[in-house]
Amino acid sequence: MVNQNELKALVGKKAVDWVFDNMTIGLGTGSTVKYMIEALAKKIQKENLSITGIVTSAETAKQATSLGIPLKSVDEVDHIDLTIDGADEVSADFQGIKGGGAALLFEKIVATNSKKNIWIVDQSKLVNKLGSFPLPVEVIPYGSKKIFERFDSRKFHPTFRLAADGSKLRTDSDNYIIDLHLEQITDPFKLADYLKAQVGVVEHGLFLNTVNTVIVGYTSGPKVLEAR
Ligand SMILES: O=C(CO)[C@H](O)[C@H](O)COP(=O)(O)O
Repeated sequence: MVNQNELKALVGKKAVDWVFDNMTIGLGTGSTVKYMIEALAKKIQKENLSITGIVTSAETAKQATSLGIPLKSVDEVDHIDLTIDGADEVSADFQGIKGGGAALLFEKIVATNSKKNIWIVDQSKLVNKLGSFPLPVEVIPYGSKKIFERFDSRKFHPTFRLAADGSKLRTDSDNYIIDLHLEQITDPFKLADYLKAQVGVVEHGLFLNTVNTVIVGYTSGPKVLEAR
């Protein structure tokens, strides 16, 4: 029986098939992306590729640097050819929830500046409707209690995400994350519009119309899904 980490490793390795010489590659965040970055570093070395990585978190920067992948900031490049990232949920129509690793803000900036986006997920991430996974909303600390109360009154079942020491978790941009426990999101586009309109909300984890290629790890092997 193949375990979840093996499925993540499978899709991580498969994703580097889309990487070619002289590309600028957005590097996502998370446990699945970690396998992709390992495979990418090996491919760069083996094939002597010239690749520039654009990271989406301090965590990814640390790993990529340790493996010798050259990095630039999103503002230092004129385009990103491809971004490879994980996801927390992917619906049948290729919409997703991201931000389980609290990196949603940089992930969305990098994704929206990329010519192509690929998500790598194990089969457990595929859902009929988004919402079982708590939807992360990144908010600035000032006024965050007010936003929390507003979400609560709308029955979004909000919780502040906590760090290991019990304090409110801080993102790489020093913001808080409020997770919304929605169970099912009937209209992700309407919800995204509402969240973006709230003063103090920096970004949310609904990644809509972002990808058209998803590599899914099944026990039988990786499967590449392309949006029609
Ligand atoms: O959005 C993310 C981080 O903010 C991750 O891509 C998402 O949480 C998936 O992570 P993992 O591969 O560890 O399951």
